[in-house]
Amino acid sequence: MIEVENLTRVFRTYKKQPGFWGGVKGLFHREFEETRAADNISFSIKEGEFVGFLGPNGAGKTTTLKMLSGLIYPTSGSARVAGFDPSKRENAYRRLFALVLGQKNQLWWDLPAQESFTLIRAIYGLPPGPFKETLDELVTLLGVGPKLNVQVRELSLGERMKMELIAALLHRPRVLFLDEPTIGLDVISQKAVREFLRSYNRRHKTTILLTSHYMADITSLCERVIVIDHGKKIYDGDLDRIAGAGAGQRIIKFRPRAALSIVEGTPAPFGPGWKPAHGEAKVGEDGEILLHVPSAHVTEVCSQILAQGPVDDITIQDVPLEDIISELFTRGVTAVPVPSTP
Ligand SMILES: Nc1ncnc2c1ncn2[C@@H]1O[C@H](COP(=O)(O)OP(=O)(O)OP(=O)(O)O)[C@@H](O)[C@H]1O
Repeated sequence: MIEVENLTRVFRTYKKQPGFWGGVKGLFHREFEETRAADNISFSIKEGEFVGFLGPNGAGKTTTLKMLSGLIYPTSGSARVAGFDPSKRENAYRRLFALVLGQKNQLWWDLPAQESFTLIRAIYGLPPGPFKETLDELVTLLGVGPKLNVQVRELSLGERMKMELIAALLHRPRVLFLDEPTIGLDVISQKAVREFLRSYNRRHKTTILLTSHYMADITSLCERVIVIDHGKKIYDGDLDRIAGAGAGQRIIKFRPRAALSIVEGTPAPFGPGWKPAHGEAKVGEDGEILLHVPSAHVTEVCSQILAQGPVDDITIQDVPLEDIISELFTRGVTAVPVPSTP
């Protein structure tokens, strides 16, 4: 459904010197800076797949989604979505996909969502019967019936995002590009949007490419992830393999009783210089101690802690996916045993 080959986008921006004279100088001698927002990215996505698109801020995710939507042209390389070249912006292609930008409002701010939907029906020339059927289905799935006639400006962020999703799906796109659709939402709205996306993808076999900084979105929706950093693809494959990279480690968290901690100046047994028998120790917020310990030594380290001093609480956890992925970004793919696949 989506074929991307060596897709590259270079932005050339004017570097203004500071101050008034900097501005005047710029009139005669302009300096430009180049950013390779997408750098030779290649991947292919099958019909009906739900793929997570991950990367730190500025990695090039939105730029890639914009190229796939035909909003910006690639500098080089090519993309085909359902056989269309997005950069040609053909009407048939516009009917086939939808782009939802969580940070941008696409609905008419001063109108109730219901009226925006009617306008969208006219823009796409949707027949009244199927339009009503689709709208009813989406409104029921997202539970926003009572809010359809409220001005968009008066909706909560979560309600607005649900309306944005409805607006994007009214013409039944076969491909959906979602750029942080849950940004800023509370946990309940995030969950509602996630559940909706999961059931919509299953029901309609829509191909979805999703970017999100919330790992819960990715873990609950995507089996496959594409990870990019500085415009380059660094991983493309099963999410489980990335999660599995943390399987050799566990996190032990404990809180020394009262003021005993390894914070500078506090007394033993967990004072400065205290070391676990295996792994590394860090002081977390509010004096909690966090240990990254190889899985094979968890019991030994727990026994050491309990033998050495009174603790109020002790828990053993898996390494969060966020930590494994940020390790991928900061130390490179080779530091984490997750080989990049072509
Ligand atoms: N129109 C533009 N002109 C110049 N530079 C741009 C433009 N759009 C994006 N960039 C630059 O391209 C790089 C990638 O930006 P992009 O928005 O694609 O990142 P992102 O992965 O979506 O980040 P985030 O997670 O913060 O949304 C950034 O360095 C950004 O400053």
